[in-house]
Amino acid sequence: MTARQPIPVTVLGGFLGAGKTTLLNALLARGDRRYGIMVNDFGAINIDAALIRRRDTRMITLTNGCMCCGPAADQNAALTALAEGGDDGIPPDQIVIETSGVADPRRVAQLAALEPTLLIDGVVVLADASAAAGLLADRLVGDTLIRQFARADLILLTKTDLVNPAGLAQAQAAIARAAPGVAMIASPASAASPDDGGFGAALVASGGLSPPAGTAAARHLPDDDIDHQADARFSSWSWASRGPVDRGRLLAALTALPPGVLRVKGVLPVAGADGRPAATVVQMVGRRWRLTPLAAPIGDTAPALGGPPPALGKTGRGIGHDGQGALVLIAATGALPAAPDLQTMFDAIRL
Ligand SMILES: Nc1nc2c(ncn2[C@@H]2O[C@H](COP(=O)(O)OP(=O)(O)OP(=O)(O)O)[C@@H](O)[C@H]2O)c(=O)[nH]1
Repeated sequence: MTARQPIPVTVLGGFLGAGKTTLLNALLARGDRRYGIMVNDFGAINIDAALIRRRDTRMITLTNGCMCCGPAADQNAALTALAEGGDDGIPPDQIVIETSGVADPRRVAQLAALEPTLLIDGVVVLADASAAAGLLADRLVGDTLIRQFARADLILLTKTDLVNPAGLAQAQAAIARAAPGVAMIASPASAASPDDGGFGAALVASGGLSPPAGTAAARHLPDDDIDHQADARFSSWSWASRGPVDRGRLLAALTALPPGVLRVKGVLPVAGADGRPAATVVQMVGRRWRLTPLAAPIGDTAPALGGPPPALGKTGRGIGHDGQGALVLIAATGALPAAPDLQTMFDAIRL
């Protein structure tokens, strides 16, 4: 019997809302490899599990807290299970770990590297070109971004469609100062499309997910550079809709949130003018929000609606099914409004 080859593992990091799930969906849409996916959301409900448009792809979710602050054993047991393959016992060609936006992706890679069945391919950190310079300079969150960038093998600039050339240059300069010597590539603005994953597809096609050879092994930074505090530095609040919500009231609530709320995401049954609820993805990164219909898993034609709704759990299963909806807010600790106030605010958007 020949020993199995170790499975390559790519760690996909980047601050809250940088575009990790969008890129992952673009990767899955190519359908050329058998991926094993691990996702870690910071909030108590794993919204990403509902947003990753997978089919025939094995996915494991780790919820409630940041992977890099949690026990190595939990993470590695889940990764080992992924590497062993699903019910058919066929191992994936590649594992991609989407870390939470507040995690230190290098730490996640270092833990995974302890497993002999895994081979760390690289730590790819996404940077939102429209927000990176401001976030790097932010008193509360700057350190988190600096650590993510400085410990990356490759930095991919996303959302280049949202900036002009001067804005792009400013973002690149700020990131280069934070992460001297780390390779950085920007997606072509013309290919950036959050809807069809065009941006991600362009990056993937240009080989952008493969860090320059040798960099992964070279970047073993000292342990005291590890962020063990991400869980303490950020706070989240989650809300279950338990029924449809009104679109106008939802938008009013989102825009009334204080600027300290860095990220809102979820899937809610949103009723528009005709009063009929439709499963809707709610995205807010900084002040920029989007509401889009919940897409079917890649390769499926039927919408991800209908059928008996599975229980809404921490894993994100069931979100988007009839009447089941959830929203997660994330802010630097201290910047999140009080939970009772948020509860009142969002309870008022129910139909
Ligand atoms: N304009 C534009 N929007 C993008 C691009 N990439 C992602 N987005 C949007 O940015 C928002 C956040 O994208 P996600 O892929 O969910 O970001 P994420 O990094 O997975 O978010 P977290 O897991 O919460 O940290 C969504 O509304 C996306 O549609 C891009 O290249 N251009």
